[in-house]
Amino acid sequence: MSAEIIDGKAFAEAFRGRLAVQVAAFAAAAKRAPGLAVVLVGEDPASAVYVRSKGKATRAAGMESFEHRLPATVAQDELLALVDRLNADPAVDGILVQLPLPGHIDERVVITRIDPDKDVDGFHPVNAGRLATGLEGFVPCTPLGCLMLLKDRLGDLAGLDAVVIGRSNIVGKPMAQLLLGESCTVTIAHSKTRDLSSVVRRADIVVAAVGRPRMIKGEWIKPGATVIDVGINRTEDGLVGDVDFAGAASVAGAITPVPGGVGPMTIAVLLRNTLVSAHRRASVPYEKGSL
Ligand SMILES: Nc1nc(=O)c2c([nH]1)NC[C@@H]1CN(c3ccc(C(=O)N[C@@H](CCC(=O)O)C(=O)O)cc3)C=[N+]21
Ligand SMILES: [Mg+2]
Repeated sequence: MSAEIIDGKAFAEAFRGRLAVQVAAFAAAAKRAPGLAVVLVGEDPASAVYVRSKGKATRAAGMESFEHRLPATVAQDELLALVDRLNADPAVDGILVQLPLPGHIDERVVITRIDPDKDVDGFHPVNAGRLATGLEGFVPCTPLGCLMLLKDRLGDLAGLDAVVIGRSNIVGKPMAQLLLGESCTVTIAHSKTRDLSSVVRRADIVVAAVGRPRMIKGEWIKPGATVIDVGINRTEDGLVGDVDFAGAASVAGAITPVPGGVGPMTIAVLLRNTLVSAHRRASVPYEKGSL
C-alpha cells in the first residue's frame, strides 16, 4: 500500500467547523439563521439514515432544519404543493427532495418545480445550464465535494488528464463540467466505453461514479494518479466503493476510502450551498472564495 488515504471525513469536519463560524456571522447580520428544508417520501431505511444525518449536521452548523416526511403513497400533486409552499416560505433558503422517489412520482417534474434559487442540490435544469455556461448557481454537492478534495491535494488542476466514469446528471456530468472549468482534459466514460482500462490508464485524476462494486481495478490506474471513489455499494462485505480499493491503493498517489471519503463531503457541501443561498436571498455579501 503506497497511496495516501484522502480523509474526506476529517476534511468535511474541519470544513463544517469553518462553516459554523460563517453561519453565526450571517445570522448576526441577517437576524435569522439559514434554513434548509429536507423532504423524505416513503420509508426507505437508507434514505431515512441520510435524512437524519443531514438534519443533525444542519443543526450542528447553526442552521434551521425543516424536515417533512410524506407517506410512500403520497400523490404527486401533494408533493408538488409542498414544494410550492417551501418555495414561498421566506425562512427556507434551501430545498432538498430526497431521491429516489417512489415509482409513481416523476422525479423530473418534482425537481423542476423547485425554485432554482433554492435548489441547493443543484439538480434543476436551470442550475445544470448555469454550470455548463459558467453562470453563478448551485453545483451538485457530491461533485463539488470531490473537486474540493482534488484541489486540496493537487492545487492547480490545469492541463491534467481527468477521467470521469459515469454520466449521471447528479454526479458524472456536473463533475466533468467542474473539471473542465479547472482546465483539465476531460473524458467521460460509461457502460458503452470501449477498452475502459486503457482510458483509465492515461488519467492523472480518476473519478469513479458508476455504482458497481469494485469495478475499477488497480491494474488500470496510472502510478501516482489521484483516485476519487464516489461509489456507495451495500454488499455482503459491507459498504464498498466502485474502485477495488486494495488494488488501487498499491499504485495510486492518493485515494478516497469508502466509507469516510466522498460521502461526508456531500453533506458538508449541502450546508455550504444553503449558506450561500441564504447570503444571496438576504443580500448579505460574503467574501468570494470564503465558502
Ligand atoms: N436529493 C438528494 N440529494 C442527495 O445528495 C442525495 C439524495 N437525494 N439521495 C441519496 C444520495 C446519497 N447521499 C449520500 C450522502 C452522504 C453519504 C455519507 O455521508 N456517507 C458516509 C457514510 C455512509 C454509511 O455509513 O452509510 C461515508 O461515505 O462515509 C452518503 C450518501 C446523498 N444523496
Ligand atoms: Mg420515479
